[in-house]
Amino acid sequence: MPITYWTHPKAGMPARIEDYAILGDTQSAALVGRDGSIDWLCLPRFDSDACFAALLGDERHGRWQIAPQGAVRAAHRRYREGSLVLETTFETEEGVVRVVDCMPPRQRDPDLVRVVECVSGSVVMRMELKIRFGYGATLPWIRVNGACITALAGPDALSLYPGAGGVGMTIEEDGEAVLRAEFRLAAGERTGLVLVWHPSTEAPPAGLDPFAEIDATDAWWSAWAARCTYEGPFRGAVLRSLLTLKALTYLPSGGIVAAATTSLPEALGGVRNWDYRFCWLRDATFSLLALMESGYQDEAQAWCDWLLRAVAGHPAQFQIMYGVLGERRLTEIELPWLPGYEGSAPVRIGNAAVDQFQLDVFGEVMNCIHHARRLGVTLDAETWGFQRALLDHLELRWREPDEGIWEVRGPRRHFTHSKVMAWVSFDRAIRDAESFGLPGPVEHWKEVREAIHADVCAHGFDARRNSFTQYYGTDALDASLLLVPLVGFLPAEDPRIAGTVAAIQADLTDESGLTLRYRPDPATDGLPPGEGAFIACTAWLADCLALLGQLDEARRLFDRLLSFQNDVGLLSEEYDVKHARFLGNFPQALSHTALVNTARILSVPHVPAPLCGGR
Ligand SMILES: OC[C@H]1O[C@H](O[C@H]2O[C@H](CO)[C@@H](O)[C@H](O)[C@H]2O)[C@H](O)[C@@H](O)[C@@H]1O
Repeated sequence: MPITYWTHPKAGMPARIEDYAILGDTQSAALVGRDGSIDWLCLPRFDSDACFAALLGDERHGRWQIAPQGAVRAAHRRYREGSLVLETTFETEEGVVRVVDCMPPRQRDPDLVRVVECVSGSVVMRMELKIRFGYGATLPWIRVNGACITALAGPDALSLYPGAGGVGMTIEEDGEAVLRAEFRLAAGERTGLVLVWHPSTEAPPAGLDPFAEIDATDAWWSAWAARCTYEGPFRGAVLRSLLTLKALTYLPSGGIVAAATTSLPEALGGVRNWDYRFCWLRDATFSLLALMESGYQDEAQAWCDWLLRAVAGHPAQFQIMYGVLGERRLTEIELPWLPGYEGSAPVRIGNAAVDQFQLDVFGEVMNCIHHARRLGVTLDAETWGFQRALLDHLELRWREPDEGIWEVRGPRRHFTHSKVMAWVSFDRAIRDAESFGLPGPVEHWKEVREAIHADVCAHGFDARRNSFTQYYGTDALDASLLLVPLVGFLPAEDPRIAGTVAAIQADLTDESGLTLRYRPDPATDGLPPGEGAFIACTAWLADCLALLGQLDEARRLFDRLLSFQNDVGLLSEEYDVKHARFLGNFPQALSHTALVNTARILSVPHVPAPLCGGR
C-alpha cells in the first residue's frame, strides 16, 4: 500500500524503535528512520544536547527529513558491507531514488552528509530541516552565509551546504526556522547536502565534498571491519554488532557509551526511561571482551587507558559509570517540554545510578583487565597497583548490601550476583599474580575468595528451589544468576547450576526462551512493574544451555534472538514479544556484546565461555 510520508497521519511522529538505523563518527551518533527522517542527533558529543529530538516527541522538537514528495511503494535499506554508510532506497510511481547517509570520521567539526541519487525514472524529492537546539527547546536564528545557511543559538551553530557538487536546490525558510526544498532528480543525477556543527563563535568551516566523504567514510569503516578475526557461521551478525560497538566508542578517549539514546522506554508509556549516553564500567567491560576476542586490541588498549584515567584517585570514590572523558558529575534531571517516546515520560538526562554502590563492577573490571593481560594488551605500569588498591577496598566492603547489576532504585540488598562478582575480583587477581608473576598477598586473597564462595553458597542458594536466588533470604530468581557458571564460580556440571538454569527457564522465560531480568517487584526495584524480555539475558541463557551440553536448544534460542535484529542488524535493550517491538535504548552495547559472545560459544563449543578466567 503506497504511502506519502509528508501527509501520512503519523507524519512528524517518531518511528518504531526498530525502524531506526545508526549513523556515527565515533564521537556522536544520529538515528535515521526508514522514512528518511533523522530524528535524533546530539552534537558535538554523544551526551551533548540534542539538536534533533523528534525521537522523544515529534517534529516540533527537531529533525531532518529527505524523502520523495509523492507516494512511496516500498522503502528498503542496507548498510554498505562492513560499513556505517547507510543506503535507503525508495520505490515510487515516478522512479527509484536512493538516499545515502553517513557521518564522516571526525576531522575537526562533526558533519552529517546526505547524498540523494536517482536510480531510475525522475523523482521529485522534498527536504525539510528543523533544527531545535537544547533537546528540542530552542528555535535558532537563521542566517545566509554565502554558500551556506547557518542556524545558531547560544553556543551552537549548524551550517547547511545544499546541493554541493550536484543538482542545485533552492532552500526556503518559513519564518519559523524551518528550511524546506523541493527538487527533481532524473536517472543518473545526484545531489549532496552537508550539515556541519561548529561553535557559534566561529565562522562556518569550509563545506565538504559530500560524494568524496561518502567514499572516504565507507573506506574507513571497511578498513576497520577487515581487522575482524571472527570467521564463524554468524559472521554477518557478529560484524554488524562489532561495528555498532565501535560506533558507540568515543574515539578521543576510548570510553564506550551504553547506547546512543536517552529515555527510550523499557515499557511503552512507562516511567523506566534512562539516559544511556555514558560509560558504565559493566557494559564497557563486556563490550571490551567482545572486541578483544574478535581481534580489536587497539580498542582494548584505549579503553584500559581510559579506565585508569577515569578511576584515578582513591578507590572509595570509584564510580560505576563516567562521562565519555571520565567526567564524574552526571546529575539526573527531567526535561518537561519533551513528551517522551510515544508518551513515555519523563524524559531524563543524566543518570542517578551514578551514585549507586554496585559490587559487581569490581569483578567486571578485574575480569576485563585479566583478559587484556592474557591477550597481550600493554598495560600501564600503574595498572596492577590500581587493581591491588581496588581489592583492598573491596575486602572492606564485599559484605555490604548494594544496588546490584540492575541498578534497582529500591533498598540495597545482598544480591547474589554482586557477591559472585566480588569472588571474581579475587579470583582474577590470583590468576594474574600466578600467571604473570605479579606481586601480592596471594594466600590471603585465596582465603577471601573462599570466604565469599562459602557465603554465596550458604545464603544465596535455595535448596528447596534447587536454585541460586536474586538476593540473600528471598526465593525470587534473577537472570543475572546465569552468569554464575559463565564467570567460572561453579562448573556447569555442578547440580546447582542445572537447577538454577531450569528454575530460570521455568520462571523468567516465555515458551521460546526469551528471558526477563527478574519479576519486577516495587519493593525491590522501587519502580512500577512492566518491561520486555532482556536481550542480553536471553543470550546468557543460550550460553548456559551450551555449557550444559544442550547445543540444539542453545542454537534454537540464539536463532530466535538473531531473528529480532532489525533490517540492518541492530538491537535495542529489550524486546516486547506481545507487540513484536523493540524497547529501551538503542542500539544498546550490552545486547550486541551478548550476541557476539554467544556466537563465539556456539561457533566453537569447546572454547571456554568468554567471561571465564581463560583457563
Ligand atoms: O531499570 C532500572 C535501571 O535501568 C538502567 O540500567 C540498565 O542499563 C544499564 C546500562 O545499560 C545497565 O548497566 C544496567 O545493568 C541496567 O539495569 C538505568 O541506567 C538505571 O538508572 C536504572 O535504575
